[in-house]
Amino acid sequence: MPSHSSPFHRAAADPQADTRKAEVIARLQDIQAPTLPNNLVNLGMVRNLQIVDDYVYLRLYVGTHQRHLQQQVQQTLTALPWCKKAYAQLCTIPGVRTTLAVSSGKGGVGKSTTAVNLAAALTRSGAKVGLLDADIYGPNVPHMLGLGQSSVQVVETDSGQRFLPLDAHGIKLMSVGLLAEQDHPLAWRGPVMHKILTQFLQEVEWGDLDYLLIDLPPGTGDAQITIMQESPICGVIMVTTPQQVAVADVRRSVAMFRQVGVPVLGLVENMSYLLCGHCGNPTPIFGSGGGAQIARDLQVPLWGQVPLDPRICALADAGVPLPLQLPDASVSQVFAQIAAGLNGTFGQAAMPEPTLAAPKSAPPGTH
Ligand SMILES: Nc1ncnc2c1ncn2[C@@H]1O[C@H](COP(=O)(O)OP(=O)(O)OP(=O)(O)O)[C@@H](O)[C@H]1O
Repeated sequence: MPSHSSPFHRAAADPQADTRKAEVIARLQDIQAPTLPNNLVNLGMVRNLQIVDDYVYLRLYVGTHQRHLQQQVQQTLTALPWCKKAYAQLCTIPGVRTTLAVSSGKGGVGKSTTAVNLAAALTRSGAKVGLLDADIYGPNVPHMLGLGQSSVQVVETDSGQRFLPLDAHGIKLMSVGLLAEQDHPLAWRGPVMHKILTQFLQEVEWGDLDYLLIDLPPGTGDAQITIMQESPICGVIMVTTPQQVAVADVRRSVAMFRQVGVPVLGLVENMSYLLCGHCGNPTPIFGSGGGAQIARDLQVPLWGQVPLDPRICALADAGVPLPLQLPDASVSQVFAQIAAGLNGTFGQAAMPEPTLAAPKSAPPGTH
């Protein structure tokens, strides 16, 4: 893990600096995030904290409706007896209230499927949703939403040129795949990849969104760290399969997120079981217990168990998310429950009453 990934930059051993840093963190822990049941530090909103002489510098990653926190943070820290001035650099995606990442320890477990189905379930619940497909290794979300052949438009705005997201079934979409030629591998080198991902995070004209879901590449590489560091992600949703061998990969990913200071909000176990067409009993094709074990070990709530359903593949090929086409299917019910839990936690304004009960382990905002 590169040293720059730490949320709280570590200088050489200096007892006074360490004491001051602890004081700053303690003050910030007293500031509660509006709409979320936790403080700014635990929610990963404070990063790159540095204390130079009697000055405090930090980055504040917030939703667009939380901009007032900048002043609150600066005032709180400037009140420390030794602090001459505190500078909180505001990092936000214009128009976006809540940014969440969807991640997995390894490829092929259904991360993009989860991102697309959750985006659809949130849209059905009345939320305005954007989906950023940042999976540079396999950007297949446009195809899953029926936009495989589309091209990205650039518009002139007051703040310069911006990418215009596409619209699919009411979900706003931007994907690294839309920049690539068909059948052409995305073999971007480090600096180019960093620039493209940063552009995608900062230069898309999303408009007003309740949620921006970011479909991360699988694993724990440079791309993931770039996205986590450059965006106001307030939590990660981890996707896994029930296989015990997936546990180690998930553990590594969760450790990375915690190291960059972003909380893992919950776990979705995908391909949990197949409902027998004859007797209706669940059959655990890919083993069982993996999700529950990771949830226990890492103290992350298990939000849902998504069954294997061949209609997921068929509808992904047809470009329609299952919750929009078949809202009563059990897969759709799982995503509707997760969406209801997220709406309850993130307190979206003007949200209609959820039609389904909240999941047993509702997203707590943080662990
Ligand atoms: N619950 C499910 N039932 C049936 N098929 C599924 C289910 N979840 C995912 N799939 C299928 O499994 C394949 C892999 O899913 P997906 O592309 O979402 O995985 P991924 O983790 O995003 O992969 P990668 O990291 O390689 O992009 C797809 O063909 C998808 O349609």
